[in-house]
Amino acid sequence: RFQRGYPLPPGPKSLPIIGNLHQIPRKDPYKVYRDWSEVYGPVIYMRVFGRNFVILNSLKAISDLFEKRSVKYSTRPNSVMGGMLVGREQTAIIFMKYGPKWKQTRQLIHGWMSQRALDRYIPMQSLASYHLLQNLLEDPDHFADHIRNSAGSIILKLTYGLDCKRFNDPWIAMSEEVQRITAIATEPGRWLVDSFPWLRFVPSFLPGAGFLRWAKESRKVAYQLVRSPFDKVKQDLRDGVASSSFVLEQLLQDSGSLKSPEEEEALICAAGSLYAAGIDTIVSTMRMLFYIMARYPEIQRIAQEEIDTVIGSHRLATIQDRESLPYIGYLIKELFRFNAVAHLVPHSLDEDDIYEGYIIPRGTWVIANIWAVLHDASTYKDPEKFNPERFNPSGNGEMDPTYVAFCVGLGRRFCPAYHFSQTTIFLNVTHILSVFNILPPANSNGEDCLPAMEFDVGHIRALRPFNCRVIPRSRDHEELVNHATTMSETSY
Ligand code: HEM
Repeated sequence: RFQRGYPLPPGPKSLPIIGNLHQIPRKDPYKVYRDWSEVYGPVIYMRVFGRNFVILNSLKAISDLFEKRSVKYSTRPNSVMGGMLVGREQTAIIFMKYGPKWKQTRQLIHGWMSQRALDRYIPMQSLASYHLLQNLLEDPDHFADHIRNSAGSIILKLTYGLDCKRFNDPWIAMSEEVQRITAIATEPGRWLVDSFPWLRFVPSFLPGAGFLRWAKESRKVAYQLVRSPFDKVKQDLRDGVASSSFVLEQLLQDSGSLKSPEEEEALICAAGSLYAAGIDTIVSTMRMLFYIMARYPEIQRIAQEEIDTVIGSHRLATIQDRESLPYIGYLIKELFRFNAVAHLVPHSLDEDDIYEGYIIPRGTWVIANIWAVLHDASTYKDPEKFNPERFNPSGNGEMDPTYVAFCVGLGRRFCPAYHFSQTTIFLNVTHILSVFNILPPANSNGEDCLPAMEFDVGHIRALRPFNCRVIPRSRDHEELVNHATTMSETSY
């Protein structure tokens, strides 16, 4: 428990060899870690087969390490299965180690997300939001599929210039499959090879080496996700039919001259990172909106009244209306806080560090428990209650999770798409609540049967599937959707 004369941070008692493996919670781990902090304090140490884990449960500890010591804490931990074998380190920036390749990829993404570029994306984001409304009108039962389609189609259009099908699009299905693979590959404690990296050298035909065969197949699928849309842009460019997009702009930047293989790989990775990171985060947030509206009709009513008063029922809101819709603003902040999409965010360090008298050994998985901070009762009154009013400055005016940008990360790895996602979510939330009433599902006796809130936890926290009724508020509202879509398609 002592290294270089400093103790490791406190934590639950471990067993020989396996360490704390038997204590790693399978369900809602962020809650269990938060509860542990009442016994051990905000910085907790665990060990699994010789691998070190430190959980940070307070905003102070996360900001002290990820922000104030960002030079040290900006790399990602070793993930043998997810990062190396499935190859996510090469195909998505989010898994990449800090270093020159990360900087090159991040620079490309910042170009894509510059203020000038963001302004250009708004018409496309609006159109995707109108298409979402249309799909909801035609087929309200599959609202979750339509949310995914809408979030994915924006990213694919802007990144690669690809037009998605309105239903069952293969590019979006592929991203969903990679998300599933990534969640399995990065599940803490699932793979022995993460603790014993030498296992990756055993011959894959041996019994017990099924994990290597799974990794090989999954690697192919994950590489396809980033390679095939990129190749399509290049092919379209050769055929003279490429639509404008981030990848096309980059390819044309050097007046069409070929990029070096390294530059091409960085571009494939930057584009693929947006495609991989930009869909499920929005989907998780928007699915939570549907659940909350079905669960709390009073909150829905207040939001709709604000929209009706400020916007009226003869048009849909635009991004310019954001400042005039304060309650919608509080509602979105509360969605970010309550949902905590990225609940446990892992960083790592390449050299030992001392924090508050404890040693954090190099290579440790240092995990920010973002959920714990966003549900801390000393910051948020009744944190388990969904209450947009908590952000009203004339009321409690509680800490804004989006203002401190906390829910999208602190330090050098913060989410580069923060403003982009705020726009998408504002448009989606406002448009949906303008046009639809969202009601809980009813059983054969007409009683509300919305299930209790349960989450699937991979590296993204997502509500388990649920049903709800999505009903247009009036015939005029339906017309509004058709009108807005036609106008937008004509001018786009
Ligand atoms: C609800 C919306 C979103 C939330 C809550 C969110 C949250 C986060 C968080 C917590 C991180 C990790 C920060 C860290 O490691 O310290 C992150 C990273 C990232 N996000 Fe987002 N995100 C959202 C939407 C998006 C969208 C729409 C895109 C792309 C279009 C995107 C692209 C990325 C990328 C590329 C990274 C990796 C940054 C790096 O490792 O350097 N995110 N996001």
